[in-house]
Amino acid sequence: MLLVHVTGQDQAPWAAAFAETLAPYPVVQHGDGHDPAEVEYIFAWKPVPDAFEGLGNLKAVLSMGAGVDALMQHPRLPAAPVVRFVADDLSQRMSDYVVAHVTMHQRLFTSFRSAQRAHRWDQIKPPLARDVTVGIMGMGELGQRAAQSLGPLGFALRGWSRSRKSIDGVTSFAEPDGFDAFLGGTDILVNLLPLTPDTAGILNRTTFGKLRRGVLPGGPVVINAARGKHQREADLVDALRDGTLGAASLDVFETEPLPADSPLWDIENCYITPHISAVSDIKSCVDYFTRIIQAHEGGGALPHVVDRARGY
Ligand SMILES: O=CC(=O)O
Repeated sequence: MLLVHVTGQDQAPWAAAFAETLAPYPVVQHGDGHDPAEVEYIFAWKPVPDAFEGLGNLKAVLSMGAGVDALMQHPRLPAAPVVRFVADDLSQRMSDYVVAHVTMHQRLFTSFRSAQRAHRWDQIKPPLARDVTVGIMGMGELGQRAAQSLGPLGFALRGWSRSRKSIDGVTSFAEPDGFDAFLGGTDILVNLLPLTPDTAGILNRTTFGKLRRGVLPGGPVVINAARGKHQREADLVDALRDGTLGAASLDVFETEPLPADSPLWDIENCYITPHISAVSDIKSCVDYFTRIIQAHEGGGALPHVVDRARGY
């Protein structure tokens, strides 16, 4: 039996989609009165505190999101393997977001927009893409896909990750020693890291102060499409106001929805989207986990299992 447990959005369409693709395998929903001992798989997004109650025969926890931090932080997460969502359309969506924001900043969108508002004909010259270095933090599925999309556009690329990666066209830095060197040559910093105790708060004033200055006339840029807890928003506000950062594109926030009284809303060089850079598509996600459940029931191994020690 598959138990569907989705919070923050309507759970029923997910259960209906799984019921169709998995039939005759039974699919139930959180809160519908099923016997928890019959549950073999739970498909979860932001689980409530009692989400795993009584699930003594669990074979796997299936994460609706690519980011598994909400599961990993759950105080009663069972010992069963946790499987991440990995899909081509999800990676493409994220790379679309990154490309849009990187090119917008490289072409000095903020300057031209403010000149337009003031009816000013300012012929400032945007730097060539090849003279702008994009530094990607987190070189997993999403980081590598973003690099693959940005490379053909001419950007210089560097990546920073837990272990050094060998990726064509990307200068690789590894933690912890490589961090300052990585930042020192980065004009546009893109965060696609998993959220773990090691990466929480990594987008802070000290980090911003180490980015390269001089290539983008307004100052270096930060793009965060990973998790809000990666960023210190008070530091972002200060850095955007005092010119430490030229601009920021933020899809995620310490508190979501971003509170109406957050100063970030009104900062001209801050570009806000409501956690939509790479939303899991219902069909793609249901097809992916249906294949995984069916293969596993047939004796196959689970793919993309989270390493509990690493936290992703
Ligand atoms: O934030 C969305 C995800 O983790 O997929």
